[in-house]
Parts: sequence; structure tokens; C-alpha cells
Amino acid sequence: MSNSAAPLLITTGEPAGIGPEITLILAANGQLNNTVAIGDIQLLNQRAALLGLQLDVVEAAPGSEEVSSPGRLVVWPAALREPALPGVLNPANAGYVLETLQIAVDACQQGHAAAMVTAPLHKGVIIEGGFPNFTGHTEWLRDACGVDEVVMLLATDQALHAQSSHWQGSGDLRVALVTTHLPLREVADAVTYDKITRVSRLLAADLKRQFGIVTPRIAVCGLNPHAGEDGHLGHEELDVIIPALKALRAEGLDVQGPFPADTLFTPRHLVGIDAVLAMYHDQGLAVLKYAGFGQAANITLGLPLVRTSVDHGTALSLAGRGIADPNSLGVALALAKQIAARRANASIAL
Ligand SMILES: NC(=O)c1ccc[n+]([C@@H]2O[C@H](COP(=O)([O-])OP(=O)(O)OC[C@H]3O[C@@H](n4cnc5c(N)ncnc54)[C@H](O)[C@@H]3O)[C@@H](O)[C@H]2O)c1
Ligand SMILES: N[C@H](C(=O)O)[C@H](O)COP(=O)(O)O
Repeated sequence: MSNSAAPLLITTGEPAGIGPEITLILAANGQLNNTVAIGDIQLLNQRAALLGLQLDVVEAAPGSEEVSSPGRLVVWPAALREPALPGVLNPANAGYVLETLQIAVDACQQGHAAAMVTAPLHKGVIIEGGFPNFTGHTEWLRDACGVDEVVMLLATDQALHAQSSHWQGSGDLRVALVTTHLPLREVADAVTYDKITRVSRLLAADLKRQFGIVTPRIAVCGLNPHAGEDGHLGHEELDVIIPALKALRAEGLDVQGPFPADTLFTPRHLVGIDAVLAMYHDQGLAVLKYAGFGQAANITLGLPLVRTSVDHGTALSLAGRGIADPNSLGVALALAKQIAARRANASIAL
């Protein structure tokens, strides 16, 4: 399994998007030490030339010990199926994007990497490229690693680095999701007793294991307006969420709520809370991205390996222009490094 002294891997993501160039920009800025990128060498050279970056892009064999240094980006190669232009999606390259992920998973599992950090991919073009069940990195990694449940957590920069419990930063957030990438129409049916209990247990366990929070306090959103208004505005709170939280409390988890989601995210309600559990994607991530877009990272909880990601997508209209902000990739790298070290120390302590 992952080796915390080994390099961090960056999968460069959708080739038509901003993933390749934010990787190159960080490399040119000297911010990718002990890091290796995975992607197409020619693509990376073309993007570096397009952006006028002074950078050597150097190929190395997967698993080799060579790492990037200021002005030099070391790349484990994967070959594009067809040439890629900035901003122009091509389903023929879906297999290439997934191949970069598989190289990273294999390297983490074989101890050749400390963690994988993913630049954004485009879910739609992967689906169109012949992978109809693809819904995102999170679920793909769950299946690739053979685990039953994973949890998507996004956190703003300050919240990522506050190790101790009950931080009180205003605007700093950790937000986890009960449901992830599914149509809003299907959300209510997916919010089940079983799902809430499994996600909450995993969230509490990984707030300890990956963030070093000894006694995690979790505040849980309702699904409906005003948390269902005692059943007058929806029944999921009474039928599912409240019974699930009651069972979790009986197990000793500090899960509070369900609270009306519109006011749960106000600073007064977040005092003493380590993470908010939202019922669906935009309930939680709209707030998180308002609080810290570009200064946050995404982490997949529940995996046997460390995976973090950026807080943004492929931003196709910015691709190839050199104006995309690479900061979230830097945050995701710093977080991956921190978590890999914490997990290594915890396993030594065991
Ligand atoms: N980690 C990931 O792989 C990931 C994360 C989010 C979205 N996506 C995917 O990305 C695609 C596009 O999604 P979207 O349009 O909802 O979100 P997006 O984040 O790509 O774009 C939303 C807005 O933010 C801007 N933006 C995004 N990244 C930026 C950056 N680094 N610097 C400056 N501005 C930036 C864009 O220009 C756009 O205005 C979809 O296929 C989505 O599924 C992938
Ligand atoms: N839900 C994430 C976001 O909005 O930032 C994003 O789509 C990435 O999901 P994966 O890590 O599962 O690809």
C-alpha cells in the first residue's frame, strides 16, 4: 500500500481542459517537488509551448524514483488516443483519462506513490466515450479499490490544516455528501437509513484517521426546506434521517441534527462543528465553493489509498489560455502529503 516517502502523483485529467496546464504552471513555479505527473508527453509539451512556460517535460518509467524539480516536470506516460485541442472534447480520449487513473491506483497499491491527486476530468465525455456507468472519480475509485462505500468531502484550505477538533474559523468548512452525482429527481429515494448510517460512520472514522480529529462533531442537514417542518414539507427527516441519527448516537457518534440547511451554514451554527454532512451535491458544495472556490480540495474518504483533487472542473473555456488558477491543485497536493504522512504515522503507532 501507499508509501508516504514515495512521490505524489498528479493525474492530468481531461486533455481538452485545464488539468494539463495547471500542472505545468505549478511545475514552472517550482511547486511540484517530489511529484510526478501522469499524462501524454506530447500534449504536455504542446501546452507548455502554447503557454510559453520554461519547463523541461521529462518521461520516466512508472515506479521509477525520478521526481520533478524546479523547471523540470517528470511524467509517467500514457498515450492520447487522438490529438487533443484545448476546449474541444473528444470521446475517443475517454480511455486515456481512465488509464491515467489506473496507473496512479496501481502505483499507490504497489507502494510506488504516497498519494494520487487528480486534475479534473469531464464526466460527460467519459460516458460518451464508452463508459456509460461512469459518474466521477469518487465512485470509479471505490470500484477500482474494491471497497463498498466511499464519501466525498470537500474542505477549504484553513479547515484542511486545522487538525484539532472544533475549529471556529469563519468561512472555513468541511462538507461531506450523502449522495453525489445523480439527478436531483433521484436524490430523495437515495437518502436512505442505510446510506446515512454508512456514510456517517465512514465520515467520523476518516475525520479521525485522515484529519487527526479525535472526537469528530458532525452537523447533519435535513433534506427538505426547514428540515421538513415536522412532516408538513416532506417526510424524509421523520422517516429516515432522524431514526438514522438516533441509531448513530446510540453507537457513540456525535451527529447533530437534522438542521434546516439554509441556516446550518451560518457561522454561529458551525461553532464546534468539524464537518457538515449535506444530503446532496449542491446543498453542500454551493456553500463550500462560495466560501473558498480555488482554495479548497476534494478528498475521497474510505479508500485504502490517499486521493485528493481540485475543487473545480475542466473549465473548457479557459483551457490553453494560461489564465486558470492553479491554486486548488496546490492545496490538493499539500493535503495529500499531509494525509499520507498522518496515515503512515498512525499505522506505525498501531
Ligand atoms: N475533480 C473533478 O474531476 C471535477 C470537479 C468538478 C467538475 N468536474 C467536471 O468538470 C466539467 C465542467 O464542470 P462545471 O462547468 O460545473 O465546473 P467548472 O469548475 O469547470 O467551471 C465552473 C466555473 O468556474 C470557472 N473555473 C473553474 N476552474 C477554474 C480555475 N482553476 N480558475 C479559474 N476559473 C475556474 C470556470 O471557468 C467556470 O466559470 C464537468 O464535466 C464536471 O463534471 C470535474
Ligand atoms: N463533485 C465534485 C465537485 O463538484 O467539485 C466533482 O464533480 C468531482 O467529483 P469526483 O472527484 O468524484 O470526480
